[in-house]
Amino acid sequence: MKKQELLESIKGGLIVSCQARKQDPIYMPGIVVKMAESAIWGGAVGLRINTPEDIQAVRKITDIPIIGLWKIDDGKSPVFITPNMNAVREVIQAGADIVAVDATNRLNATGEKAYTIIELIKKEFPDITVLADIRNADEAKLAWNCGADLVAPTLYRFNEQPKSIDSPDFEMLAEIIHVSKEYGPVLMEGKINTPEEAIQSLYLGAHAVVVGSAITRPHITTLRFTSKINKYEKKMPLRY
Ligand SMILES: CC(=O)N[C@H](C=O)[C@@H](O)[C@H](O)[C@H](O)COP(=O)(O)O
Repeated sequence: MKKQELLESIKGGLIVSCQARKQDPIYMPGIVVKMAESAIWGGAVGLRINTPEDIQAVRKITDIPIIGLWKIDDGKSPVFITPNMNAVREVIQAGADIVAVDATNRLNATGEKAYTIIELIKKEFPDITVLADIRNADEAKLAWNCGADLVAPTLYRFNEQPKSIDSPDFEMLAEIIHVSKEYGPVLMEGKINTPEEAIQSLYLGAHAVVVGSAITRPHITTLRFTSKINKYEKKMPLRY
C-alpha cells in the first residue's frame, strides 16, 4: 500500500496493539493471532504487533495495516522499541507496513541519540512508513526533522515527571499536535482506557488512536480496577 493510501485508510480509526510476552498470564502459542482476529472482528483499522515472528503470523491472516516493532532489552540502554537497524530489517521483512521505533532523545546502546535511526531507515527503505514513538513535543520536532511520517506519544510515561502512568495526558497530546501541524499526522497512543478517551483524542486532532492494554491485557485492566477499589498492593508496571 502506498504511504498516502495507508495513512488515509487508518484515519479516524482504532488501531489495536496485540502483544503478549511469554511471562504474561494470558500467553499461549497463537494468542496474538487470536487477539488480531478479535480486533479485526471488532472493526479495528490497523494492528500494532511486536516481534518479527508475531508480525509474520498476523500478516498471514490479514491485509489491514500492521505497525510492526521489536522490543529488545539489551540491559545497557533504556531504548527498547526497535532499537537498531537489524531489528528494523527483520520487522520490515516480516511484513510490517509501518515500522515503529523509539525516537526519543535518549542514548541507544551504541551511544547515538535514538531518533537518528529515522534517517538510517529512510536511507535504506525510502518507501517504508516510519512511526516515531516519542515522549513529548520536543521529541516530536526532532523526529519530524529526521523525516518521520507519523509520531505518537507512546513513551510519554517515560518522561521524567509524567502526569500519570496509567491514564492519558491530553494536554501533552495537544502540544504534540500543535508542533506537528506543518509536518504530519499524530497518533494517540498510551493508556487510552475508554472509548470516550479515544473520541477525545480524535476531537483534539489525533489522526487515529492506538489502544493496547485496555483491550488485550486483561491482567492490566483488572489491576486498573483493583488498584482503585481495594488498594491491591501490586503496582502498575511502567514498562510493558
Ligand atoms: C511503552 C510501550 O512499551 N508500549 C508498547 C508499544 O508497543 C505497548 O506495550 C503498548 O501496549 C502500546 O503502546 C499501547 O499502549 P497501551 O497499552 O497503554 O494502550
